[in-house]
Amino acid sequence: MLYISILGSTGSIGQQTLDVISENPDRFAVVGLAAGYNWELILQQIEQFQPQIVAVATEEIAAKVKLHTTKCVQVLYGEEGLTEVATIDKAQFVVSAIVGSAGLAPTLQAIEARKTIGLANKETLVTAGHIVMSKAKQYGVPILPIDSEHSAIFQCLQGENSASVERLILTASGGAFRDKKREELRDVTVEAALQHPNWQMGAKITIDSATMMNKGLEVIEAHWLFQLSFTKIDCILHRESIVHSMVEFSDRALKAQLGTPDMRVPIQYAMTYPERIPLNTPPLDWGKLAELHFAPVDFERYPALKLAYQCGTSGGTMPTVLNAANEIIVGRFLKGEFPFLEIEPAIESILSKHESIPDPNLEEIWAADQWARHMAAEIPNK
Ligand SMILES: NC(=O)C1=CN([C@@H]2O[C@H](COP(=O)(O)OP(=O)(O)OC[C@H]3O[C@@H](n4cnc5c(N)ncnc54)[C@H](OP(=O)(O)O)[C@@H]3O)[C@@H](O)[C@H]2O)C=CC1
Ligand SMILES: CC(=O)[C@@H](O)[C@H](O)COP(=O)(O)O
Ligand SMILES: [Mn+2]
Repeated sequence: MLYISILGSTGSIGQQTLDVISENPDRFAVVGLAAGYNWELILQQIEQFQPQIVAVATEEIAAKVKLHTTKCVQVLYGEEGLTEVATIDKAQFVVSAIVGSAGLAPTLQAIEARKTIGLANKETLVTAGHIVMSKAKQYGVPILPIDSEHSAIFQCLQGENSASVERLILTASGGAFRDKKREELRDVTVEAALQHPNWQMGAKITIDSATMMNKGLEVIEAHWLFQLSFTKIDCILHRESIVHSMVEFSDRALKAQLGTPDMRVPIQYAMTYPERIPLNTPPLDWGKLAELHFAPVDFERYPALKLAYQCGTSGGTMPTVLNAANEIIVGRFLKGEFPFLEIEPAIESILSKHESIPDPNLEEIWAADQWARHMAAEIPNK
């Protein structure tokens, strides 16, 4: 039996993780669940999975959960609650699926408590990749990727010598507006931006897909997970999201991992690694392979991707600021305070004012994160 805690259990990844668990009750059990504000859903999850401990965002939400639950469960809130769920003794595996850099602290705590990490939360590695990876090494903790591209690369690398990796090729769907030119994006709505062509995901990552900041964050995530320089990480447009990513080796052999877009595949693989077990997802329709498309990415069309390469390559606190500014600006776009086309210029203007700190410690990382959030919140509505 693998005992699991989930950080972000009410989200898209959290719910799909619970789906995998419910299909395999002889193999997985839930120990802890952490969420934010969706108390009705967490109540249902408590009834079904009977965790020992639950954490929510606030004291008020915790009171509602305590009032309505019929199960014997410890209900905590705030940072203390997240820490408990991330570090509870019985959990062996922690799924890191909170959105944003709010996932960093509990992920670091889970590593220090020697839990294996199933990592969906890419912002953790963008914000403090050097700290997370060195802590994982120090505590001998595996970080198993859940993000579909990184899981694909991880699967392609099985049995290979890392020295023979020539480059990683991340596939990108192009997001909601991939068939539009940049100048056609002036008046696009929030609703339209939330229509991802291939995946049902949380709001923030769906907007990141539309700007392709998601691919930029994933390039930085890949740099840390696979310890490769940015010159060896490429992106390619691939409309269908069937090829989840590829690895090119020194003999020019390419390995790709393919499959129907279903996040339960990488989630389950992280939870059963190195084994594979059956999953009730439809097999890939081979007819679709004849229709796969690939094209180079235009950095002028997707300036967020260019910014991410620049920040990743300069290092220091630049990726932290990129991520934090993006979180706030995307949040403001979702509230209707910012037009879509102002997202990247706003982030770029914040980056241009930042004095990067080389090799930052955690305190410096948090200071940069807070600074960027403040700067992004101060920009007047557009
Ligand atoms: N969805 C997907 O298919 C993929 C997602 N990812 C990554 O996984 C992560 C999660 O994405 P996704 O599931 O789509 O996001 P969602 O928005 O669907 O879910 C976010 C989850 O985080 C919780 N949460 C947010 N802030 C806090 C906080 N401060 N404290 C505690 N819980 C919090 C939410 O709780 P509540 O709703 O209760 O407030 C919710 O459970 C992101 O980093 C994303 O980039 C990566 C690859 C694919
Ligand atoms: C499912 C997943 O891993 C997402 O990160 C997905 O890749 C988003 O799609 P694009 O960023 O390619 O649009
Ligand atoms: Mn991805």
